[in-house]
Amino acid sequence: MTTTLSEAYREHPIHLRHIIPLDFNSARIVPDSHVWPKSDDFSSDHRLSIPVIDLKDPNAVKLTGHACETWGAFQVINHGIPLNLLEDMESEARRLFSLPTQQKMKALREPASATGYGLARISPFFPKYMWHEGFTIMGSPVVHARALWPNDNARFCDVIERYQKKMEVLAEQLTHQILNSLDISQEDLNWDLGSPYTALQLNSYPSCPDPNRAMGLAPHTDTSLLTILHQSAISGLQIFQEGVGWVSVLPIAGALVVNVGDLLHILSNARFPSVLHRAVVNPDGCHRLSVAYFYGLPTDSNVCPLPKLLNISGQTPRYRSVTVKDYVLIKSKNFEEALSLIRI
Ligand SMILES: C=C1C[C@]23C[C@H]1CC[C@H]2[C@@]12CCC[C@@](C)(C(=O)O1)[C@H]2[C@@H]3C(=O)O
Ligand SMILES: O=C(O)CCC(=O)C(=O)O
Ligand SMILES: [Fe+2]
Repeated sequence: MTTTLSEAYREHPIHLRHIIPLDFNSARIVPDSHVWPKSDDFSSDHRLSIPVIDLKDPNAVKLTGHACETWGAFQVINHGIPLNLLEDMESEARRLFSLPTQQKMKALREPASATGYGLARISPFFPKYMWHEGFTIMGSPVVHARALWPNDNARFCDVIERYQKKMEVLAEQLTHQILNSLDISQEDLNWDLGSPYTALQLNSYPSCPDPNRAMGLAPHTDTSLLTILHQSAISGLQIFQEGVGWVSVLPIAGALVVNVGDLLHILSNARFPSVLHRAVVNPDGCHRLSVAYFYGLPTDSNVCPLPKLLNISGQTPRYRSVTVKDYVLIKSKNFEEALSLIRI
């Protein structure tokens, strides 16, 4: 019996008050429940930026390895995802979030479910709510799409399915490329990437009446091997660099952002850091969208620092072995403590 990713998430239900987003369309002020402390301002150092890697560059393997090691994130161009598919995805996401609130509520995520419309899963770990609404898809989008558009869901489903297929190919290519940079080949792995776990998250950061006091998506690391993000032309993503602070990832037309997640952090014995990131709301009141594709190992596989890597580097393992499913549960319950809870 294999466990699906949605089943892995079912074991830790979330209270409805952490699922139902505010009705952003009618919000004229930022209610107290959504006001974040002023201590930290949302500007960032604009002199620094994450590397941009051309996947057709003959040095791409080395460059990706280096980017993962130093930044835990990079942007890719020449990635093979057709530009019109990225545009179609963005316009479908826009169409979804523009639906009236009562329509979106028909696809509301259930407390013990991982998919559908709602706030980010990490909401319960923060004292304030985020200026954000999301839509999570695992596998087929059909059931939720029918609830949203009883007679007109074919276009949405078609775009999602094409996007999932293309992203899976790219994610697999990037994973091999990143592991190759460590001299790890497919034969050195004891898992089968033929059945990875994947999830798609559409994010919406509505226009905000007081952007300096609201938070789009609070700081977090992703529970994935890697995440591929398509952001609209509106900036908002920031990554945290030790000793530097928050660095904005400015949108480049047609480029995709790739970031290291917790699973790659564990496999690489922390050589590739799972990067802390957040999304701020647009200071000019623009509505921002993003689409994140999470790619991970099969849910029942074991994840631990790669033995061959430990041999080559002479390091001792920093993390104990866990199944992906167990790690998902540890993260759902403990959020930012998750990695330290499996540290040796
Ligand atoms: C496969 C995933 C990855 C999830 C959970 C599940 C579906 C939704 C993803 C996100 C998307 C928004 C940020 C995040 C932190 C969240 O709250 O939900 C992500 C989380 C994770 O990376 O842990
Ligand atoms: O919207 C963004 O730029 C970030 C989204 C994100 O971090 C996520 O979905 O995990
Ligand atoms: Fe993220």
